[in-house]
Amino acid sequence: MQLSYESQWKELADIKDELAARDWFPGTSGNLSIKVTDSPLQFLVTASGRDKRKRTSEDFLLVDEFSQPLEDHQLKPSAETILHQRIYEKTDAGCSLHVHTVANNVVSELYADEGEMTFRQQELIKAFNLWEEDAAITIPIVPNYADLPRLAEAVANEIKPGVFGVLIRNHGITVWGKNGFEAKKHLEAFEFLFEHHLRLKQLTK
Ligand SMILES: CSCCC(=O)C(=O)COP(=O)(O)O
Ligand SMILES: [Zn+2]
Repeated sequence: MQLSYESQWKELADIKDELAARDWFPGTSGNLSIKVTDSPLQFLVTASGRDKRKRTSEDFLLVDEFSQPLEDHQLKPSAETILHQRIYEKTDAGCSLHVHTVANNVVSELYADEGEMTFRQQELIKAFNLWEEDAAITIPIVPNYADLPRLAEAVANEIKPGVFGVLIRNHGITVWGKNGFEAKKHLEAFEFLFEHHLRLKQLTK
C-alpha cells in the first residue's frame, strides 16, 4: 500500500524554502525531517548531499524506524537520519530540523567546555512556551563524533523535559517540535539568541 504523505511533504518543503531564504544550508549542509506515522515510525527526510536551496521532486524520501528507505529509488537518506530517528524515539516530536550556521558553530565552540549554554532575561524565551519573568532556556552541547550512531546517542542522552534542541560542537544545531511550525519556531528562537549573544559580546568586550 502506498502511504500518502503529500501534506507532510509540502509542509517540509515550505520549511526548507524558508530556511534556505535565510541561507541556513551552506555547502549542502543541513537536513530536515517530518513524521508521517507513529507506529511503526515512518518519516520523510531530506536526501543526502543535495543543494537544499533548490525545490525538486527528489528532495525527500520516506524511511522506516531503522532509517532505511521504504521506496525503491536512487536517493540516499541524509547521512544524519539516525539523529532524526532517535529524536522521534525519545520525544513526541513531529518534525526535526538540523542546520549549520556561523552563529551556532561559534557559540558551540565558545561554550563546549561548559557542555551547555543558558539564556535568561530574553523576550524570545517565550518561543519555548516559557512565560515566567525569570525563565531560562538551556541548550546542551555535545562533541561532534564522526561515528553517527554515537553522535545520535550523545544527542539522545541530552533529551529531557525542557530541552528543545542540542548543539553539536563546530557542526550545527538539531531542534525539534510537535510539528513543523513549532520546530521552526524553536530553531529561529535559538538562532536569534545565539546571534544576540555574539553581537552583545563583541560590543561589550
Ligand atoms: C556538507 S555538510 C556535512 C554533512 C552534514 O553535516 C550535513 O548536515 C548534511 O548531510 P546530508 O547527508 O544530510 O546531506
Ligand atoms: Zn550536519
